[in-house]
Amino acid sequence: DTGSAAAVPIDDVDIAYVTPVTIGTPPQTLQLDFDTGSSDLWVFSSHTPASQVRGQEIYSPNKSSTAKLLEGHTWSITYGDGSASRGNVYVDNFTVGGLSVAQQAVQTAQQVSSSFTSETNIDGLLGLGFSTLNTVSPKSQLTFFDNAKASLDSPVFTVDLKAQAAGTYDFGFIDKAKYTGEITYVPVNTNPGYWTFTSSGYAVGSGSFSSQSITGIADTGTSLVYLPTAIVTAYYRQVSGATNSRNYGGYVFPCSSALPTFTFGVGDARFTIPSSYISYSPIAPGSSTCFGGLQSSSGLGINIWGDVALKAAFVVFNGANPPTIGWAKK
Ligand SMILES: N#Cc1c(N)n[nH]c1N1CCCC1
Repeated sequence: DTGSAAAVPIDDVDIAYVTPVTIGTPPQTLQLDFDTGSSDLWVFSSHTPASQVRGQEIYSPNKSSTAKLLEGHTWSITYGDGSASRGNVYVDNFTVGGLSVAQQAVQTAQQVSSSFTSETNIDGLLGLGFSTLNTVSPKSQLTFFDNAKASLDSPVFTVDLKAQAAGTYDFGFIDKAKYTGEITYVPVNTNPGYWTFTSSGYAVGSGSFSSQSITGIADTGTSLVYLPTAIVTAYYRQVSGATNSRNYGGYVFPCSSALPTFTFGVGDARFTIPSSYISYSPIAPGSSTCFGGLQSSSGLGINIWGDVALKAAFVVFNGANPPTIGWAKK
C-alpha cells in the first residue's frame, strides 16, 4: 500500500500546513495539521462546544455507520506553545491520500484552547511522532502511520513542504522525482518520542561552516527553526538593525535589512535555507519590522527544525527498526 496527499499552507507566511483526510462512512473530509512533533490524532467534532468552533469542519461520529466509541477512554494534550485540547475517543475508518486504516483511533475534542478556535483553517491534528507520546488513557493509541506501517510497501513517510505552495506527504514510498542527488540518512533517537537527530553544524551566509553537533527534532507542526542562542546571535549579528525583542518574543529586524542565508549540515550534506524563509513575517500587517524565521531555543529546552528548515529539503521519516531520518536537496 501507499498514499499521497497535499500539504497546503494555511496562510501567506506558511505558519502551518493542512492535509485533507476522510473519516467514517459515508466519508467526512477534514483538513488536518500533520505534526511529526506530537502523536495524537484529534479533530474538531460534534462534541466541541459551538462557542469554540469558528468555521472549522467537524467530525460527527453519530453520522458514521462505522464509528465506535472507545468506552472510558479520554485524552488531553498541551503543546509547547501553550495551546491545548482534550476529549473522548472513537475508532473509525480513516483515509489519507488513498491509504486506509480500518480502526484508527480518532480523538474527538470536547474542549480546545482559544488559539485552536482562532486557527479557522485547521480542523485538527494528525500526529506523526512516536506512539509512545500518545495521550489517550487508560490505553494509549497508535498513530495513523504506526497503524498503516505493516501494510505499506516500505515503512516510511516523506515530507516535501514548500514555500507558499502545495507540497506533499507520501506514505510507503520514496518518490525520486521529489529530490535531487543522494538522501543522507542519520540515526534517530526515539526518546522522548520525537524524530530526534543530530545535525553536523551550520554556516551563516557565505561564512565558514562550523562543525558542531546540534541535536534537535524534525517537527512539521512548528513553523520556525529554534536553535542554540550562540548560533542565533551569530546569525543576527549579520543583520543590520536586528534585535532580540522581549516585546515581540524573539529576534526582529527592519524588513528592509539584507538577510544572509542559513546553512545546516546533515552528515556530509549541506542544506541552505534561503533568506526569504528567514524573513518570516511583519510583526503586524503592514509593519516594517519583521520577525525572524530563526529563533533561540533557550526557553524550550529542545532544538526544533520546524517548517522553515523542512521547506529547504525533502525529508524521509524511516519507520524501520531502528528508525532513521533522511535529508535530500530538491
Ligand atoms: N508548540 C508546539 C508544537 C510543536 N512543537 N509541534 N507541534 C506543535 N503544535 C501543533 C499545534 C499547536 C502547536
